[in-house]
Amino acid sequence: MRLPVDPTTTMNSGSSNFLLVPIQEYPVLDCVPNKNVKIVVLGASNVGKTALIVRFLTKRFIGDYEANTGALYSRKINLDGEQVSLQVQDTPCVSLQDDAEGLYCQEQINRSIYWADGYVLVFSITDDSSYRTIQPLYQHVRRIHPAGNIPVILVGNKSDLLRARQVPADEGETLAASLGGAYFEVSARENHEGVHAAFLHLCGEVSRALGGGNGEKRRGLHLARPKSPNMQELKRRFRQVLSSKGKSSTTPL
Ligand SMILES: Nc1nc2c(ncn2[C@@H]2O[C@H](COP(=O)(O)OP(=O)(O)OP(=O)(O)O)[C@@H](O)[C@H]2O)c(=O)[nH]1
Repeated sequence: MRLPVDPTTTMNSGSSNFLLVPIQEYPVLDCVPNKNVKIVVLGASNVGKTALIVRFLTKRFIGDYEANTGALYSRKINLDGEQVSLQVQDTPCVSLQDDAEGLYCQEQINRSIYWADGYVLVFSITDDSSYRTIQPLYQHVRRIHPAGNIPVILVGNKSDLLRARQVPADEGETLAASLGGAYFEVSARENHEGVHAAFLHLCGEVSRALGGGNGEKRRGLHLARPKSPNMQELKRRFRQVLSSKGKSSTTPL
């Protein structure tokens, strides 16, 4: 979905500007580098990824969304009394392979996963198959970030459609706990507060994991580099991820 955006507050203003090139380490915003929180929203088709982002950033729900190819939104938010630059990456959907063992995940999504510091994994409580996508999706994130803490939340969207529920709330909670994150059951359609609380929780987790701004920005939470960034290692890993995720636009994993 394309959100009407203010070009002065966004890096990219259209879905055509998805991460076609490696994203710069720091955005064009006049932010403090150590206060840059980057999160990506991932999930199956039609679960409400775009609706959630729109709700969070604008407080609005717009019923009709184009199938998105991914857009990056930047905002300043207040986190624990401090101004933080937030970037939110919307993504195209992922889907399970026929054998349900692997995941169809476009290369551009892999880039987003590599780029991000925090992860919103979304399913719809009315769609069991979207729920079954979450575990392989998390494992996929893990393959790209094989070690260390991964700030993540699990969001069960469309809680307004209780009669169509296919995924019990306790299953969502159990899964979230197994991933090491919090579970939020929300309705992008009906409620801003729940969505806001979920995103803010993740932003807080990311901010804390990055060191709260009192030290060097730790790009890649899994990388042990206490003093200075090892750019060679980062580049090597980035190239590794790109080459191992195939050369076509849709890559079975
Ligand atoms: N009832 C209800 N419908 C919702 C909710 N959130 C999103 N929708 C609807 O679900 C549909 C899909 O929403 P999107 O935000 O486009 O979902 P998406 O995950 O970005 O979809 P893809 O572009 O396929 O990846 C739209 O028709 C939305 O209006 C919700 O909380 N409740």
